[in-house]
Amino acid sequence: MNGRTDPAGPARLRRRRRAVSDLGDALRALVELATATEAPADDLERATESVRAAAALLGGRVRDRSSLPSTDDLLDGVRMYNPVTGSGSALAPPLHIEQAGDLTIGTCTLGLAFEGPPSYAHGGMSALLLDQLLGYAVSASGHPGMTVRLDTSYRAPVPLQTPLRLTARVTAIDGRRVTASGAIATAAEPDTVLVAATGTFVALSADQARRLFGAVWDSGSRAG
Ligand SMILES: CCCCCCCCCCCCCC(=O)SCCNC(=O)CCNC(=O)[C@H](O)C(C)(C)COP(=O)(O)OP(=O)(O)OC[C@H]1O[C@@H](n2cnc3c(N)ncnc32)[C@H](O)[C@@H]1OP(=O)(O)O
Repeated sequence: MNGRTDPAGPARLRRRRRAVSDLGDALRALVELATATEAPADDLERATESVRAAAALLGGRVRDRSSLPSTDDLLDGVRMYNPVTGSGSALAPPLHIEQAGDLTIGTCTLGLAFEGPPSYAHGGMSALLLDQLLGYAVSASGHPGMTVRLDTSYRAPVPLQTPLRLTARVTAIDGRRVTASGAIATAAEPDTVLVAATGTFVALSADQARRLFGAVWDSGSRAG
């Protein structure tokens, strides 16, 4: 039973989504502290035991890759564990996205957990953020598709612990192929491009969609 068919469902779903977000907040704080900590080994060992106890609690009931999280709703665009934007994901900064006309704007601050060169973001993280933001821009244009190509140009390192402003917009639509471009800057200097990217996205044919996502789709747009 899910939030649409169970009369008590909507309240239950809201509570579960809140709990997923709260757990995500706690996990992100944990990951950041686990990266930043200089605590003595005794404290690290005690923390390890506590984290293992929490993992045991969560492992009681789990899903596999063929089913969607019960909190998600593909039709409403709710993806709570998206590794870039998902409030429930320990991996997500998270990136907050809004649409202003044809411009897609993302904001986030990357902590020490995303460090590549000392004090700066890992380049793969910049590509991840831009892939997501470009993909959002493409979806918002009404032509959603999957990334088939992402060209990334690293012009200056992206500082950690610094509010960032990302932008993207669709630049061309050619049949099933959509091109979008975007950039990462700091919020303080939004006109200075640190990383620029251009992505090509392809809308799936019906056959491709069935082949790639049929099993998940058949399990329902929201798992029960
Ligand atoms: C408001 C909105 C809210 C929603 C928010 C949602 C945000 C979501 C954000 C998510 C963000 C994260 C997103 C992610 O993480 S998506 C995950 C990463 N991407 C993938 O895993 C995709 C892997 N690729 C494939 O599975 C296949 O390539 C697919 C199935 C996509 C196409 O199959 P196939 O490859 O067999 O192609 P086709 O025969 O159908 O041809 C189709 C057209 O495509 C052209 N083509 C193909 N490859 C390339 C290429 N490399 N460069 C340039 N063009 C290419 C091709 O020439 C043809 O053009 P044309 O001849 O018709 O002109």
